[in-house]
Formats: sequence, C-alpha cells, structure tokens
Amino acid sequence: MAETTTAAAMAATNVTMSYRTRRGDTVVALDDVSLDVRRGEFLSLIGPSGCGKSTLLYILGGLRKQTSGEVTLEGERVTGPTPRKVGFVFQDYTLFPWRTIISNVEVGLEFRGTGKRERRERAERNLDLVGLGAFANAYPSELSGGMQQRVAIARALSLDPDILLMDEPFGALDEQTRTVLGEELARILEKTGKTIVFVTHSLSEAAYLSDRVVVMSARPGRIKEILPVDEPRPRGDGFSTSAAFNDLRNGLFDLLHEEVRAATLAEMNPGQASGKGGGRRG
Ligand SMILES: Nc1ncnc2c1ncn2[C@@H]1O[C@H](COP(=O)(O)OP(=O)(O)OP(=O)(O)O)[C@@H](O)[C@H]1O
Repeated sequence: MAETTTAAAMAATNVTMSYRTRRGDTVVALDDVSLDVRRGEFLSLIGPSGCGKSTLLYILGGLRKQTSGEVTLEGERVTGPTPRKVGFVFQDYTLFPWRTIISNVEVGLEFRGTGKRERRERAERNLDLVGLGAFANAYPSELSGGMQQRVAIARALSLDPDILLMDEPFGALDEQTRTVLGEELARILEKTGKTIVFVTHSLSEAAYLSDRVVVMSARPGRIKEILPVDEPRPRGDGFSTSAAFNDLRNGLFDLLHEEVRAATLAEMNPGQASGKGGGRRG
C-alpha cells in the first residue's frame, strides 16, 4: 500500500469507485487511484470524457463516498465535506439571479453564520481580487459568463479554504476568455497561496497553470502518468509560446490520444471496459 506523506495537503490512497446505474449495471469509474496533492501546488487532472475526473474531485472533497480506499485531508480521514478547508468551483457557476453580485459572494458566509460586517468586508476584498469590485451591486444577468465565473471564484475564496477543487471552471467560456481567466487565476493564486486541484479538458490550460498534470486513463480511471511542469512562477507571456511549453503540450496530447481512442471505442462497444493504464502515485 502506498504511503501518505505529511507534506500532502490531501491524499487519495487506493481509491476505487463503482456506480450502480438505474438499470442495475455497475460502472467502475475509478480503479485503484492513489495521489498526493501537495500543499500550495496547482494540480490538474486531464483525461478522456467519462474517465472519472469529476468523480475523483468529488471524492477528494468528501461530496461522494468512494467504494473502497481512503482519502485524507492533512492526514485526517475524509468522511464528508469540510467547507472550512475545502472549497469548490464548478463549471456551472450557479449564481442566484435575484441577488446582487456582492450578496452572491456572501452566500456561503451567510450559511456559515458569519456576521454581516465581516461578510461584507470579505466579499468586497475577494470581489476586488477578481477585478469585479465595481460590479458589487449589479445582478448576475448583467455580467458576461466569464465575469460570473469570477464571481463564483470570489465566492469560493471568501470562505478562505486552504484547498480549492475546480471542475472545468472555464469549460463554458470561449477560448480567449478562458485564457485570460487562467492568467487571472494564476495571479490570484500567487497572492493567496491556495492549493488547487483543477479538472480541465484543455491541454494548454493544464500546461500553463499547473505544477503537475495528472493524466488519467480511459474508464475505469487510473493514473496513467504525472507530468511535472518545471517552469517557475509567475509564468510570463513567453512561457505559452516557448519550446518547453510546446513539448509539454505535445507530450500531454500523445498521452491522452490513446486514452481518448480507448474511451471512444469503449463507448462504441459498451460492456468491454478498458483495462489499460497503470496505477501511479504523484
Ligand atoms: N451518479 C452516477 N451514476 C452512475 N454512473 C455515473 C454517475 N456519475 C458518474 N457516472 C459514470 O462514471 C464515469 C465517470 O464519470 P465522471 O463524470 O467522473 O467522468 P469525467 O472524467 O469527469 O467526465 P467528463 O470529462 O465528461 O466530465 C462515467 O462513465 C459516468 O457515466
């Protein structure tokens, strides 16, 4: 059994997840996944559609219970959500349309019972951080998708979690907006020092933002490879056009390509699960 290091903010050890479908079939979404998330790192998860990236994220965050194996947060076993330590940002930013931007940011703090003054102060600080201080009294419908996603990030940050789990947060946005938001996110992280686990389908996003990129195999999801990104932060404009970046992105593409192929073939021939990929600890 793989060991859990104390330097890890979070760790999954031999995690397996099977779903029972409504038809009574069993879907093995994750198979023996072991992974350390290091304190302060930006870790991306990439893999073919349906390989279990979201499932792994939800299990790490205690939103879903794994079938077997263990998840720990700072060495303590995770048995449910821990909103004081772990926050979420989803692709669907789910702002309440009838609340102003600032009161959307305050929602989680309200749930937590934080006093009005502190709520407002934290919400303002985090709205400023994502560059939307001027929109505090606007309503969600007045903001673009990219701006709404920044509100969702401010909302998650205002709870001041140590770890942010982000599930394709920029997936619904156009390429230019997601590039800019990725850069914004990198800047915010620089300031806050959060640990991030980030699910994405964009290889460029993963390569640009991450300290390490976890490549998952076709379902049942396993860890196929973990690639470090040896580029110091903050990463300048030059990085995304450098040869090192291109090599990394191409490496990710090659690793993913055969898995996407396997996933597509499995979809075309249901019932024959892919058994490829090897368990590897990061
Ligand atoms: N509640 C559920 N019940 C049954 N099967 C599920 C459930 N949730 C997920 N699955 C299945 O588990 C597998 C992994 O799903 P998951 O959403 O974790 O994958 P993913 O890699 O995040 O996919 P995508 O990249 O398309 O978002 C898929 O085959 C999916 O159909």
